[in-house]
Amino acid sequence: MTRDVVVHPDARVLAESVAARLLTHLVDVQSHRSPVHVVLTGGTVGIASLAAVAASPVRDAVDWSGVHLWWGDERFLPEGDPDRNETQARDALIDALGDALPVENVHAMPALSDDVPTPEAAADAYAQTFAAAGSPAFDVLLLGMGPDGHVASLFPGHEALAVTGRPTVGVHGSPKPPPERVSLTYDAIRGAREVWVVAAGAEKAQAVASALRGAPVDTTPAAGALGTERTLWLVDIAATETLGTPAALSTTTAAFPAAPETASELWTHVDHYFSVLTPEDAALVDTRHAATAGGLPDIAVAPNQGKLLQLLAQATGARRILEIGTLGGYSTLWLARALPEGGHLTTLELEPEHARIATESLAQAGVGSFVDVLVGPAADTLDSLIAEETEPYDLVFIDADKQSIPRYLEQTLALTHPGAVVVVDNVVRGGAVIEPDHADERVQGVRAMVELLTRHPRYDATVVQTVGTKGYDGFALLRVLG
Ligand SMILES: O=C1O[C@H](COP(=O)(O)O)[C@@H](O)[C@H](O)[C@H]1O
Repeated sequence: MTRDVVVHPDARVLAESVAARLLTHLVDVQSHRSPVHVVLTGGTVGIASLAAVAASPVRDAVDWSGVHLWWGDERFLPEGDPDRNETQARDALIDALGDALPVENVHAMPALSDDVPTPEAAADAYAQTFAAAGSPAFDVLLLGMGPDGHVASLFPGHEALAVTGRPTVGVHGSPKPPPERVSLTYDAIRGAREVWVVAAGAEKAQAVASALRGAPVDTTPAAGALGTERTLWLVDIAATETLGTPAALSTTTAAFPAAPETASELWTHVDHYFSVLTPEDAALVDTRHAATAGGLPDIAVAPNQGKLLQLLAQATGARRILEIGTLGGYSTLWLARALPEGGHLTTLELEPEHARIATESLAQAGVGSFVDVLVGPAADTLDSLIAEETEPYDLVFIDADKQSIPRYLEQTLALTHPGAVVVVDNVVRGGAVIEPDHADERVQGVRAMVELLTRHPRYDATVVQTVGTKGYDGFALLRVLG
């Protein structure tokens, strides 16, 4: 993942530039998507940029009724406190917009009150507000950055940095007053399409340099702020002082790859580099977010893996696809989009709540009419499909309980035709699969699959190891023989 860096002469020009970019971006996005979700930041340049938006005549080109405002963090203080980011944003911009911006579009983080007595309560309430709005992908997420490299209220060394599986977190002991805060988590920040980090002043130079050189997020939280489509650093010259003068900085724009610290970071960087080939559209991002908001485990395929499945389905001309293990419907959507007119996909899910979330996402993505989500133990559902003499499937994707893989493979034979393709996911398991006595029954399930395939007359197979954002794993590719 590279970060684009744009350097400005000083903090005043920077704020004007952020405002101009934001207004142009809003108008641009509104030409093809609505509503638009923007996350505001507090901080010196953040608030100055909002004032510049208010002062710009271009603000009238934006349809503010289609803009929703969120916050990346909040100082946990009573409503109206002048130190609240919300209060400052209202003074700088929101009040000036008046009726043009509907009050229900302003999603401020809850203030300290008798009903919301702790940062955790405020974080929970904000997470609910976000989920109730459909957990939208933020179009632009603005982040100020402190001299210590903090973004939102994610401070160096704080436990909030490690919080995953939820969009918000209560923060205590902030080194910058006030000590209690509410913040978006990395999960929420990294779900944004575009992340714009704004920083001005020599006191930020060290943190800017560390973040752009890929320092660990634990010491420089800003290094971990990445957008799914773009990460843009908008800085002034003073804030680039310690960057030296790399050739790229002699112009106003530079692209900085973050240096990886570990092998898995490198894999992630490489996945990000190639992600231009496998962009997620809004429906895929929404499907992923709905799964996260619903508390589903983060074990869906990565975008590049989803695209691989899609390409396989297209290359084999699959008209009927069977998926064993729906989860939130993310891989389902990649596969469903490979189907030609009149094609069909059947996906099997054990958990009713997972199936409900997937069904909703698939309907919203426009594929619900040709995708059936069948709920219950997959082995039973497969038996029913066999008993019903269901028309054979052309491609099967198995991504469910690994201990049952051998059984699923035998059942698959009764549901496919010679030449059909089967993909079995997660068969390397960080390399654990080579240990004969491994205690994990999922590992034993994969080993039983290999045992079965070595002597099976009707399967031809290979396994490919993979590394990437999902760690070290791999998939088996099988062809059904006659
Ligand atoms: O406390 C905060 O500080 C940061 C950065 O503020 P700055 O004045 O150094 O620019 C800000 O991004 C964050 O939203 C805010 O709560």
